Amino acid sequence: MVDEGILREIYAVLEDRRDNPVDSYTSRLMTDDEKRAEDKILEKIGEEAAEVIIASKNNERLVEESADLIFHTLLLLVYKGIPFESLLEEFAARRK
Ligand SMILES: N=c1c2ncn([C@@H]3O[C@H](COP(=O)(O)OP(=O)(O)OP(=O)(O)O)[C@@H](O)[C@H]3O)c2ncn1[C@@H]1O[C@H](COP(=O)(O)O)[C@@H](O)[C@H]1O
Repeated sequence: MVDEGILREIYAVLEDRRDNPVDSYTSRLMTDDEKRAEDKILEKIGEEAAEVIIASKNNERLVEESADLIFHTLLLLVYKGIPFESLLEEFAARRK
């Protein structure tokens, strides 16, 4: 049984990839120096957002493409040094 704790786990892995870079997709994105890392991550978010729109319109791969978009958004937050708790607190503050 998977629960939402998986997102916190992934976040911690991404923080580790940022702080202790290894030869991996996310470390490469966060430590890129040819093109600024932030720009590359933002570009991925743009691509993934477009893929979510196409998936929704075609009624296929919506879960997969949404996961890609959420994943790259989490990657941006990690890259920017924002703690996972801040995201949770933001949602909690919006609760009605
Ligand atoms: N959840 C994910 C995850 N979701 C998506 N992706 C990657 O995001 C990319 C999505 O890009 P696209 O859909 O455009 O597919 P693509 O054409 O293969 O990608 P590009 O070559 O264009 O970058 C793919 O390379 C996926 O592998 C992810 N990569 C990693 N994770 C998690 O992040 C952790 C750290 O990852 P590594 O740094 O690779 O160890 C892993 O343990 C996983 O839990």
